[in-house]
Amino acid sequence: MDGVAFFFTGALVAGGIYWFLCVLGPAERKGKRALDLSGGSISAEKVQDKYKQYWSFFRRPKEIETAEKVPDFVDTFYNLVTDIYEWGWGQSFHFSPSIRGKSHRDATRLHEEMAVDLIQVKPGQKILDVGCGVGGPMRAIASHSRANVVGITINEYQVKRARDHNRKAGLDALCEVVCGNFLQMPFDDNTFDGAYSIEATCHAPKLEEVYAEIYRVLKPGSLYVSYEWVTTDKFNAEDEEHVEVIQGIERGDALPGLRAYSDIAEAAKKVGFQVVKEKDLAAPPAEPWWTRLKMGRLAYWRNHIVVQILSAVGVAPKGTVDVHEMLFKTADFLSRGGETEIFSPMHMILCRKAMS
Ligand SMILES: C=C(CC[C@@H](C)[C@H]1CC[C@H]2C3=CC[C@H]4[C@H](C)[C@@H](O)CC[C@]4(C)[C@H]3CC[C@]12C)C(C)C
Ligand SMILES: C[S@@+](CC[C@H](N)C(=O)[O-])C[C@H]1O[C@@H](n2cnc3c(N)ncnc32)[C@H](O)[C@@H]1O
Repeated sequence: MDGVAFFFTGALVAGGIYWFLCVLGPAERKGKRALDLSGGSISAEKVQDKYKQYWSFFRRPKEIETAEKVPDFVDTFYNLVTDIYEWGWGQSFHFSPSIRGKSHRDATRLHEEMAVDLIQVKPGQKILDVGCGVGGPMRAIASHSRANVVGITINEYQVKRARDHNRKAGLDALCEVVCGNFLQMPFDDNTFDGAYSIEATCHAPKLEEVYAEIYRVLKPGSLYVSYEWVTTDKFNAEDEEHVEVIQGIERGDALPGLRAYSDIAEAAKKVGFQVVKEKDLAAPPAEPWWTRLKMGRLAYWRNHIVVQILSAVGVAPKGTVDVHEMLFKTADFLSRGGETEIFSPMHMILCRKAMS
């Protein structure tokens, strides 16, 4: 091979690798690059051990006895998955029903805007995002409502990511992010004009505890909406396949135990809320929320190869391959939960705090 052919072959190979890692890598336009995958706040050399600890804790969620330990393990989980989520899904860590003729991005935004429309806030009012992730919903909601949004997440790394995204989006005047436990929030009583939680309170060992905290920080008369992860009335605890799917969802998503749909309103009433409306947003005629997960399968295989290469050459922390594999399996359990309709990630409950 002469020098010119060698040069062009080399350039072609280098371009191909760049395209595979950096262009194909981020499934979402604004997602993270594969080359930036990290263990969040966990140092690279500890990722594998932390994954093992996580796995032994959540392997049998129904047997979790020490509820106090759950928030710490949830924090570890988000250190392990946050970059992979952003890389492969985007900045909103939740599902939404598909909408014919609309992109996933638009369907996600509409699902988020619906939450803030339900709590009827006015521009300039202060609202709380309970379990805010890296702030995808918070930014959509602040732009749509012009309310001031305060987000809380237990994960320090997500706080940093959310603040960076807020600044880059020019929304840092409207969006604030606090690191803390939603079971003991660092806010005074009667602070907020409204609150919402999107697929986050499912991490609470006892739903009443997080609902009681939200109730405490809301102003009397204001509204709270939540999109809850639940088993539906189609779930049969005697059916082995149903149990396998639900346990698969629990372990791959750091859940101390999925609740039945009928437990949600009960928990809300127990802490003093009036239930204004309750509806499973996944139920027909809504289009399936799990199609996006299933459609991504080819990309997950590609991601799997990318993660293996990056981990082998020391760019991604060791352990990233295990975490990715766990998510890969979880995607399958979630799709099965959706298809069989035994599971919903969007059981919506709208509540009001009494006037006092
Ligand atoms: C509300 C929660 C998270 C919900 C979803 C945002 C995530 C649940 C499963 C995640 C994923 C599964 C497969 C991954 C894939 C193998 C990888 O290549 C790219 C990222 C995934 C698609 C990842 C993205 C986020 C999820 C869909 C829970 C935790 C309460
Ligand atoms: C699946 S993510 C959803 C994030 C966001 N609502 C969204 O839709 O993009 C769940 C969020 O709940 C947060 N969370 C879980 N347990 C928490 C706790 N005890 N205190 C505060 N945040 C918590 C996680 O850190 C994460 O940000």
